[in-house]
Amino acid sequence: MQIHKSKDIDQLSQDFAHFLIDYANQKIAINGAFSVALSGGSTPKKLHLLLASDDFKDKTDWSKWHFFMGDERFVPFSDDRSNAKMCYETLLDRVPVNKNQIHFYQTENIEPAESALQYEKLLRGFYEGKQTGIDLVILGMGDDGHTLSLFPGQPIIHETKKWVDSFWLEAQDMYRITMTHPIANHAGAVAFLVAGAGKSKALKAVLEGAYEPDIYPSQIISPTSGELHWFIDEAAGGLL
Ligand SMILES: O=C1O[C@H](COP(=O)(O)O)[C@@H](O)[C@H](O)[C@H]1O
Repeated sequence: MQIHKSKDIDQLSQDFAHFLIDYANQKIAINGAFSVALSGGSTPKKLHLLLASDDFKDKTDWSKWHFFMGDERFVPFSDDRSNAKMCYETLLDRVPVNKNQIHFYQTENIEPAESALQYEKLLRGFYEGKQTGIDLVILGMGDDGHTLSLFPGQPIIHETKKWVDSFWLEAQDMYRITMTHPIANHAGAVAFLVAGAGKSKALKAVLEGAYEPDIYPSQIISPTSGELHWFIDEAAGGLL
């Protein structure tokens, strides 16, 4: 595991952008393509805007990228809580990519369970039987230690057979749909992006505490053969 510490969210986004572009370009040079699972929430917004800025936009061949989504709030695309909407607004509408490079969850005109099945089918089509899965899975971490939609106390934390599942999240009054830990842990690399003092307590517990994934689900992330990176800012790492 490698921990990369940056001064603040701006520097963190810069450092992560360099890492991501370098990693993507290496994969493109070797395999002719690069696949990434994006994370949602608010932390990646600055990173996305930076990737789409003049500083980074021309540093990679976007036509070789494939975008997946780690997890999704089961709301219509027009809803501000949609992770897909955030990713389009901050990145995908700003860089030269085609629709067929974007593989996101269907959250409209479909039941959550059926959407999860379809997404699992899609992922298996790409990765079943392959030595490694998605090249890079980018993860966030909530103040409560959740990652993806693996929330504290939810049975889905321990799912091992399904690659994708959906469930009703009472506390947020919505369905969630998410990759499970086997698909994340099968990635070529996993990189957390974590910023802000609000995450410091959970981060300390995840990285330095006892193994309690029911309380701190981010602990379940442990790639089988890929690299594990934690990109954090000083505020998030303040208790380490
Ligand atoms: O609900 C979610 O939260 C986490 C963390 O988000 P952040 O706003 O604290 O950065 C995110 O990684 C996940 O994709 C999202 O669905």
